Amino acid sequence: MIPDLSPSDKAKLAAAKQASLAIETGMRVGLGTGSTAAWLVKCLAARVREEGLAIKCVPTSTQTAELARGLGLDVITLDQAGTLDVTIDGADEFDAHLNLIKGGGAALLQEKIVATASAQMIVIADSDKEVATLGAFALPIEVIPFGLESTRKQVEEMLLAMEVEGRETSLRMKETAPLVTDEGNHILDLHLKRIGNAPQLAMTLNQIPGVVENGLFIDICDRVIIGSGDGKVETRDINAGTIETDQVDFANAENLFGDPAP
Ligand SMILES: O=C[C@H](O)[C@H](O)[C@H](O)COP(=O)(O)O
Repeated sequence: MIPDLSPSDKAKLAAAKQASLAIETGMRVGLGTGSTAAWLVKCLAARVREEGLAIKCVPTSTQTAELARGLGLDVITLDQAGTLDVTIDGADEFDAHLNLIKGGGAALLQEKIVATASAQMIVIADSDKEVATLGAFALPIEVIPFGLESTRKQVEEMLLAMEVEGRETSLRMKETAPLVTDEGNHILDLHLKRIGNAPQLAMTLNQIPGVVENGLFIDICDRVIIGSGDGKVETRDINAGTIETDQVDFANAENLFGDPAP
């Protein structure tokens, strides 16, 4: 029994637990950021404690690094790791091609660097994250502070020419000041509603000099594991073209309790 856990958290935990079973001793693992990825960190830490799983982990944010270290995971830098066997991360949206919007937690830059340094990327999510067309979730882009308003103007002009429905942009704030990412940059959220051509938008955004990276992950994710509150999980693998279902056992989930920090 796992008391006091919302259906949404149970769904995230189910996906995270299933993904954690893909990890074997000796692997170098990229750890995503966000509330779903936090469950993954807890599941891996439990396997390290209980089964002696020996892995090295590369976190994608200060937040995840602190959580992972606090739970006893062996944290190294990406440069120490070189390449990674797999990265497991959450997402804000995914479509049928497993293209993603990420960055709701402002960690998109490190997440994309870590994911693309990995042989495989697995996304863990609940079914609310699945969309027919990307764009209902505001697309985050990481921009450098220098010339912010000029960059924003260039982004808005560029959006006029693109296959998107909305063109509003907003600077993400933390309390009364612009949010500062782990890399010292800011986040512009693009309220596009519907992105017609996500690969083209991803490439075009990155041509604007003040844009460091955007939250569209195109052809990066290999597999998505979708969890449900009752423990059912569905795994879709884009390369193998397979869809598998399974049932996650929440037994011993008490060991994971604590604050599943976002
Ligand atoms: O920057 C944050 C990340 O891209 C997250 O992985 C994404 O926002 C999903 O987060 P959550 O699992 O909390 O919905």
